[in-house]
Amino acid sequence: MHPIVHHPVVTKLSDLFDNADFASQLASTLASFSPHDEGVCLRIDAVVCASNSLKSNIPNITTKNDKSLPLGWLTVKNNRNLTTPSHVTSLKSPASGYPANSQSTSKDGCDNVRHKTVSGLRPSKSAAIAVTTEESDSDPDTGNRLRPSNVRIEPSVRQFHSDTRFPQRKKPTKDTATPALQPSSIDKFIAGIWRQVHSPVTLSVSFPDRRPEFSLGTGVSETVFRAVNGLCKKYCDQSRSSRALEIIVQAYWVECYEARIASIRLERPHYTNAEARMAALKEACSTLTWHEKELRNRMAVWRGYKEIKDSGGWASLIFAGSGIYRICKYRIGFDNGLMPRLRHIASSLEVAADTLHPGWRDLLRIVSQNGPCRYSGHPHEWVTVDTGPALPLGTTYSHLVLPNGFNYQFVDDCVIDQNVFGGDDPRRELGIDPNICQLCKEKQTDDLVSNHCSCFPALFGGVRYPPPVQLYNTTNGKNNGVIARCEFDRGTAIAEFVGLVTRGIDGVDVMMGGTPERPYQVFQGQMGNFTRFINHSCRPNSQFQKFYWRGIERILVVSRGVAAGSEITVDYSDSYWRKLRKNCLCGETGCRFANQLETYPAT
Ligand SMILES: C[S@@+](CC[C@H](N)C(=O)[O-])C[C@H]1O[C@@H](n2cnc3c(N)ncnc32)[C@H](O)[C@@H]1O
Repeated sequence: MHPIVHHPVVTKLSDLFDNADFASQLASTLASFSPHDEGVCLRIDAVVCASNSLKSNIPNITTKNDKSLPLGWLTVKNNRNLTTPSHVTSLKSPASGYPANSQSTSKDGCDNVRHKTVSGLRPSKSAAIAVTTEESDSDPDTGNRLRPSNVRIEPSVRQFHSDTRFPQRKKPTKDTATPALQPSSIDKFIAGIWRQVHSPVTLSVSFPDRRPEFSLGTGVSETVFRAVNGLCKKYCDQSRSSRALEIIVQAYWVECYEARIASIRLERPHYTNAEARMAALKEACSTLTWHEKELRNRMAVWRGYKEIKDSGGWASLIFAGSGIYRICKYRIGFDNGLMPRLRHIASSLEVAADTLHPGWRDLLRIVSQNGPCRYSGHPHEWVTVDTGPALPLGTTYSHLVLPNGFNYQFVDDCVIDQNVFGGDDPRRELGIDPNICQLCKEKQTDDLVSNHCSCFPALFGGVRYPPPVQLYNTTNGKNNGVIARCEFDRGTAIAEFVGLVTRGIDGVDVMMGGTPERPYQVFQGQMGNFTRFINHSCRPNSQFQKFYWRGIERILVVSRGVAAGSEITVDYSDSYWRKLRKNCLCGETGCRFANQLETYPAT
């Protein structure tokens, strides 16, 4: 087949005019020529005609000026290389432009055409298939020009090209046939990585002086693994602290930004508010080295941080965790009660933060907002109140006439009354194997690694956290109660009933334990834990339950399904209420002791 048939220009032309038959028609026309015939050339002309003649598809087009405009030509040299004229202006001169044998085409008007100054096809405004450029293109293999310099055919297939024109944004069309595919989360994630890599962020690290010797190849000893775990914890803590600092600064930035706008308006009174905002934004961008759009995007999230801080206090911001970014980015719940709820828990949150994380306010030094710790001591030495700051526990019993005031010592484990039991623990059950759980029959040990009993891991044989509960003022005549700050799933332990393990106490609240042969009491009059403040309900969400841990009887408060934010309640039992001269205030429809005083009037 003649090489012209495969010339890129031929391919482009057939693509350009969507004429797949062009190459085959050309091939059959060229069949009579020898492939190595140097005299063969393909001349490409253009004819101007009326558009209606095209629409009507009339084969013999009548034009106003039926002259063809020569565009260029292709020929074969040395049986190998395809060539085009070096420049379209060569078409002006028959001697320098067309090959000798093309002169023979003069009878169809070519002679005249050659004398015209034509620089190529004019770009069609409607189809925009060809555009004028400053540069000329060449065959990448041969270096020969493929077409006149100031005409560039829009690439149809794999072509590298650059454009010096400012890219116009595509106007959205309503009748787009196929909807555009949105980038996937993975695409966005990867694009995010690329953006980060190309951002002006400054990363720096400082390593600890002594690092564990990593030896994956030779095996990891317990010591090395412990060291790696320590390293992991250390840097988790550090990155959480850094993240908290970042959020603090960003929330504070919003306050400074607003204050700066006010200052700019004072400095430049002729500025409108919008101009002052713009000026402050530019000042920020110049230091942050961010584009204005980037800062605006971030600012939207930072405003969310500030709003959360304004409602829930700095503690709500610092202990919010990484989910806060998403909450603020999409303003989840901002118009749906988030802020009132944060306002509601603000002081309770501060109690927990101050008592469980006494150093948390140090982080606020970064923006000079650190104040003194408001709530010190044990977390349950404070009674939280819906309407204001928490109260010291003792003050909530001022209505009782107590000679020495209200004194309660918080302890984590039962204290054995040695005056009664000497060195014995009356809770020890002698007839059972202390190493086997009576419930699950698995091995029980205080060593987390070798313990297999997972009946109540929050209390025994697992990692222990401070229970997410607080004392609160019930405001309905029960005085204090215990509120769950997080959900407790049904069957999970909330706490052990802890107090003085003794015997022979009468007339006050005690928990009975042991057996009829070996009884004991747990008395919470002077010491114990928060279970001392759990109120009764005739429809309780928790219950007392006995459990043996390592052969010792424990009395647990186990959840029947406690929702976050609800009061933890147990059933004190009929025998308890028979001795209490008070009406039950649980408010349940089936309350058994609501009219107790009328039934058993005080004697
Ligand atoms: C172990 S204390 C519970 C904590 C107590 N509310 C407080 O402020 O110290 C038990 C006492 O709380 C009160 N109480 C508990 N549940 C109650 C209820 N459902 N109705 C009325 N009083 C209740 C009773 O006075 C009861 O004797």
